[in-house]
Amino acid sequence: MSLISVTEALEALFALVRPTGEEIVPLLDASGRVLARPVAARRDQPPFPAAAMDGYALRDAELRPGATFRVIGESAAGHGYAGKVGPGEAARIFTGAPVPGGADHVVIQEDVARDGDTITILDSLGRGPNLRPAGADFRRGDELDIKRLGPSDIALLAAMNHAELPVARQPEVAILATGDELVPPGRDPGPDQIVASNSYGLFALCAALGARPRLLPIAEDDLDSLRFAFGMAEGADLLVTIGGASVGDHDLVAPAAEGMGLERSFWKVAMRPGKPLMAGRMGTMMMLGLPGNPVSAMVCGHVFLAPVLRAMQGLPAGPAPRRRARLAAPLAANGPREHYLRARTGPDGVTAFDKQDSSLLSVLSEADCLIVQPPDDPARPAGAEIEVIDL
Ligand SMILES: Nc1nc2c(c(=O)[nH]1)N[C@H]1C(S)=C(S)[C@@H](COP(=O)(O)OP(=O)(O)OC[C@H]3O[C@@H](n4cnc5c(N)ncnc54)[C@H](O)[C@@H]3O)O[C@H]1N2
Ligand code: MOO
Repeated sequence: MSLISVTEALEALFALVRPTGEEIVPLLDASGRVLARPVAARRDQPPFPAAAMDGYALRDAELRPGATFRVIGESAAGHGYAGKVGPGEAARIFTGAPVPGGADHVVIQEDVARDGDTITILDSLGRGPNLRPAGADFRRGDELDIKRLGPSDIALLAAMNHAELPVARQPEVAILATGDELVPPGRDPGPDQIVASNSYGLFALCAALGARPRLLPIAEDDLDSLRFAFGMAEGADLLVTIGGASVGDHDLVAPAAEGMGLERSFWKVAMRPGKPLMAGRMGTMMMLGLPGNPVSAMVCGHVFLAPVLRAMQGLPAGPAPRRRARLAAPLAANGPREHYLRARTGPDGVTAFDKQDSSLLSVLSEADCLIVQPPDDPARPAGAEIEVIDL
């Protein structure tokens, strides 16, 4: 079977994605979620011209050092002054308060001498006008577009007067580690056993991407155990299997899944690590079969799973964001598979780690980015521009 490119694999994956649809959640539960559709402001902000400083509201045309004004009232935040400011008049005003009609300038109180109801403008007079026009932040009807909501967006949507928001339902991801050799962390592994790791890393990745991951019990390398585990995944939007994806006698994920109705879209991608990636649909679920090597699974998580989860939540279908960077050390020529090298950023650019074996999680943990080296790329000297995916 010929290997498809990473780009082809991503396109095939996006074709398998079904968006999760929307649900309404309270504003305080919306951080980290993806807005399901554009949301419009329900009001202008500020709804009135507002003082930006504590001081006196008056007419800009009358303002000069030495000028005097009679203080006729007070405008505080939440309690505006109903009257108008006429010639020679000023209103005491505080930050956030409505600027009374007639006034178009707020003099800060440090630039004023007050004596009873009279103020005199001092020579220190600054520029002003120290007020915020109505609608300076946003107008009723202005829209916040579909995006993953962060704390700043929550503040904005609160100001727009939304107590609830339409967000994409969180994709439910069933994560299945497979292999007789695996035990969960915290147990005593037998002499031939190791501790399952990438399933936990992928759980964390899914959670960070706004999904709802669920870890299934580790499946053994036999068809019955795998079928039982697939049954437990029922109801999930996405089943992610780990391991058993290669060509060995005990790599049974594909036969087990096909026995349960997997319509396979592809198997094997021209990338390193991550070659034995497979994907398809099993009934209502999408299925992504990741290679077992810990780093291969995590790299596939960043390169494939993350874009899939974004697309499921209604974000644009596209590859993991890349940025251009400079090599701080030379990079050896690549073979025929796109290479994702663990690398670290320093003052002179990025350096790939010497050790790139796909079992080395310690190197992945030390890395802050993956250098993406195209297939058959020649050797590159230090200083050359390359592309990286930030981790
Ligand atoms: N003859 C060939 N052998 C292999 C090929 C090949 O093309 N021809 N491909 C290699 C590549 S590339 C990879 S990647 C691996 C992937 O194999 P599997 O997906 O079948 O993974 P396993 O054999 O089940 O496991 C590989 C390795 O990873 C460990 N593992 C598995 N799951 C976990 C887990 N959840 N946590 C931690 N470690 C895990 C497992 O113990 C093995 O050491 O195949 C190559 N072989
Ligand atoms: O593709 Mo494997 O993932 O090279 O280690």
